[in-house]
Amino acid sequence: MSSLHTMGQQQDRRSWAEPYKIKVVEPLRTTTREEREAAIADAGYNTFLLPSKDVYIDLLTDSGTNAMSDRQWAGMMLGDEAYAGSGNYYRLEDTIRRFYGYRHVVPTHQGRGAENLLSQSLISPGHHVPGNMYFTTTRFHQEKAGATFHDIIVDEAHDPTLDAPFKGNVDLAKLAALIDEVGAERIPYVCVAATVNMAGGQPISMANMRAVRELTQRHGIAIYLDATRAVENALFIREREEGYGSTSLADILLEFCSYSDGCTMSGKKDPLTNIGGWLATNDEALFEEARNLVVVYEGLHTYGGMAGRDMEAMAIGITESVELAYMKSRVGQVRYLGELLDQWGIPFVRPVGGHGIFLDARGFYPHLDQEQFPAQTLAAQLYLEAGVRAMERGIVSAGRDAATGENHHPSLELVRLTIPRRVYTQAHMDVVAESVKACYDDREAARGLRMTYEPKYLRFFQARFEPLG
Ligand SMILES: Cc1ncc(COP(=O)(O)O)c(C=O)c1O
Ligand SMILES: N[C@@H](Cc1ccc(O)cc1)C(=O)O
Repeated sequence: MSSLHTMGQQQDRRSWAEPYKIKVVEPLRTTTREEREAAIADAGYNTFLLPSKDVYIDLLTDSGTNAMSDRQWAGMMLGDEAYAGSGNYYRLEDTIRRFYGYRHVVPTHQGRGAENLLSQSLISPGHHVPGNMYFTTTRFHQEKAGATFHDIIVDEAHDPTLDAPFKGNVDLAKLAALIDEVGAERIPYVCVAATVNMAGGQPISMANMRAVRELTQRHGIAIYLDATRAVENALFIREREEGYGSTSLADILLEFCSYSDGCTMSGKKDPLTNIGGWLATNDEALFEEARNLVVVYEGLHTYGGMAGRDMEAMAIGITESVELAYMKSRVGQVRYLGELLDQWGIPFVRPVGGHGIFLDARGFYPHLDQEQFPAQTLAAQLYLEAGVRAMERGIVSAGRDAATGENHHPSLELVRLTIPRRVYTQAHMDVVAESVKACYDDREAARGLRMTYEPKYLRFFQARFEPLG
């Protein structure tokens, strides 16, 4: 076999290799089992409450944990820290218009700032907001503004074992039924997330987005996109949807966004920065309201809580995020971890999504009741095992029903291993996989947890637990 041929094969096998090399490194600290036992007990068995100095490999979130490029760091030196009219704001606004296609931009400190502005501006008590599965902060703001949230995602999304290409899709029949039931005038907008975080980073197809647009347009209902990971979604469309196999991610993103009226954005994900966000809209009236409201909650409408240098880094990060080689390596790394876990039959959400592996805690601990917090237990166990930090995405995250005060009982009881962008290597993924396997081998010993402190809002962030048994 010629060496060229061999090289070609290797390129195919390694088609997602990182299109960058490492210039700066940050040391990692390992801890002893005794130190971890003390740390997780101090943290009330909640990984959100662990000091990061006690964490070895941090897969809590892909939010704000990105490594920036040398260009972004250079951009940081171009920060125009004027209170009003920063040049970096105008650059960011241009970049968002170019890549996402919306007319107006209101900057915010992060995604939930944009969710607050959107919800307060468009929702009145008695309204209904449909969404393709809930997201914690998004639903919180919708309910706080007086709306009832309705999950209109396809049923497949609730089954972790089912392998389907677009498990983030909206179920059009569910949406149509809701419109019939409550009336279009009581639905201020449909909230569409791409990808769907709580479903395991599952994508929505272009055809489905187009169909949602057609249906809602007939009833005069707007669509607001949660565009937090829409570029990751674009890669799935390119890979899985007919007709997009050679379309650039930038073109897919633009077409996808064109079927919506605007978006909320956590700039801490796709845009490859550590902080920031925005609300974008094509609606003049909403723009005027949000641009006014932003000065109450975030800051002036030309910085919205971000420093000028952060806006510059975000503008550069957006242009990097749509590069195909980068996005293939980003999702490729997540898939690599999935392949390792698969060899050992470890249960996780199928197919692998965009930003992490979601372990199925019910599959680990069939002997635990959901009220014994299987996913919270597994996240604590993984930390104890190896200092790897993950996040509960089950009954604790789902919280309580806003009307009845009863616990929601989500079908998905998951632990998310979220991969920060451009941060960890393949060897780190090997260590993570081996640590998960050790927890799986020891699964019968798990006894579950009891909640000892429950905060009123978004309880998963600060709740405390103690071991049962
Ligand atoms: C899908 C999704 N929407 C909204 C948000 C809220 O963004 P932020 O954390 O920047 O407030 C996040 C992350 O929190 C998210 O993953
Ligand atoms: N959006 C971030 C941070 C976050 C985490 C959990 C939440 O429920 C809310 C926000 C994430 O998905 O990781």
